[in-house]
Amino acid sequence: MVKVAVLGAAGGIGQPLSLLLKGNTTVTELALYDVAPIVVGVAADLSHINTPAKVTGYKGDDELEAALKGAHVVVIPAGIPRKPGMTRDDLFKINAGIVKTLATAAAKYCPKAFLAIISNPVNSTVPIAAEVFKAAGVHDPKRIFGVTTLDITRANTFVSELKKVDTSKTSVPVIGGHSGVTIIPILSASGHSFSDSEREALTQRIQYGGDEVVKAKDGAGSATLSMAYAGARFVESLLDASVNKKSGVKECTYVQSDAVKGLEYFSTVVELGADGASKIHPVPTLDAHEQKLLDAAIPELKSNIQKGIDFVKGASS
Ligand SMILES: NC(=O)C1=CN([C@@H]2O[C@H](COP(=O)(O)OP(=O)(O)OC[C@H]3O[C@@H](n4cnc5c(N)ncnc54)[C@H](O)[C@@H]3O)[C@@H](O)[C@H]2O)C=CC1
Ligand SMILES: O=C([O-])CC(=O)C(=O)O
Repeated sequence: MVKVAVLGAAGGIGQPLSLLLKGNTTVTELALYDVAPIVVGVAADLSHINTPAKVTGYKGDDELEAALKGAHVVVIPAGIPRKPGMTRDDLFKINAGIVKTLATAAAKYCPKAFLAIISNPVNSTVPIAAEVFKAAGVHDPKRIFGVTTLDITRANTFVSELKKVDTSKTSVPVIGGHSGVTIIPILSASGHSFSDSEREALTQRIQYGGDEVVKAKDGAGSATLSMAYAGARFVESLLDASVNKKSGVKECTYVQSDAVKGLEYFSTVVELGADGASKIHPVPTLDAHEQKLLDAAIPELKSNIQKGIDFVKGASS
């Protein structure tokens, strides 16, 4: 049985993500959970699609245990999205508590599941989940992931557009975290060369791709469809590595890492295996521009990480 639970499944990301996961033939059970009762209808709707996954809907706290029991992967897009003028960190006040609650339940009901955290601010929500798992005595750092795949999706799209090449042949690693200056595109590893102004513009667009969508949606939310695509790809990679035993499956993802001294969490290329993160690659060779980006990201990431840890340890709220 390969059960995937989506927590926040009735939302802007949750619905299209669940649709894409229903199309993943490795999944045998898709458990959709939300505090919004419409999740039951979303599950009924998706259950009519003739793919193998059996879809079940769970609403409210009382049904969270059933949603999580036996899950192999738990994807978490629960939480509020940004409006124009907000940073991802502005979401902390509400989303930190949501992620803490959901992680507490996951630690209790499916401690061995892979956790794929989408809820922002990812730089802080991943440390929150990890601290919850530590407190419950079930922490395995190889199994907790911050989903940064959308940054890579965007980088590949923007570089392919600029260089007029096939998107499927473009691969740009994006390391660091998932907000503004902490998003570090490694354009030097893309196989293309860029003028200074191209590099500046691309870096800015990749770092603030989320803001581009927030602005365009004008108060009605942030990226949902591209995030659903990116989230489905990340889950597919997790399942390919852990269930289908494919080798060489790699994703950039935000995990507990030794890649950068003084930062407990960081995203680099991570190889995925049967038990989760099997190998965390070091920070790749950086050019001078990328080194500056990394230098600028470190203090911000450090403070975002500490904020998440303190939230669980009771030093702040
Ligand atoms: N990691 C990434 O790259 C990205 C992350 N995001 C983040 O994903 C999150 C969700 O975004 P949207 O789907 O657009 O928001 P949304 O508001 O459309 O959906 C959120 C869903 O979460 C549910 N929810 C709230 N509290 C819950 C709880 N305790 N348990 C279960 N469900 C709960 C809501 O009922 C709602 O259905 C936001 O925090 C957003 O910033 C968005 C885009 C990209
Ligand atoms: O920008 C936001 O708030 C949502 C997000 O994380 C993204 O689109 O990368």
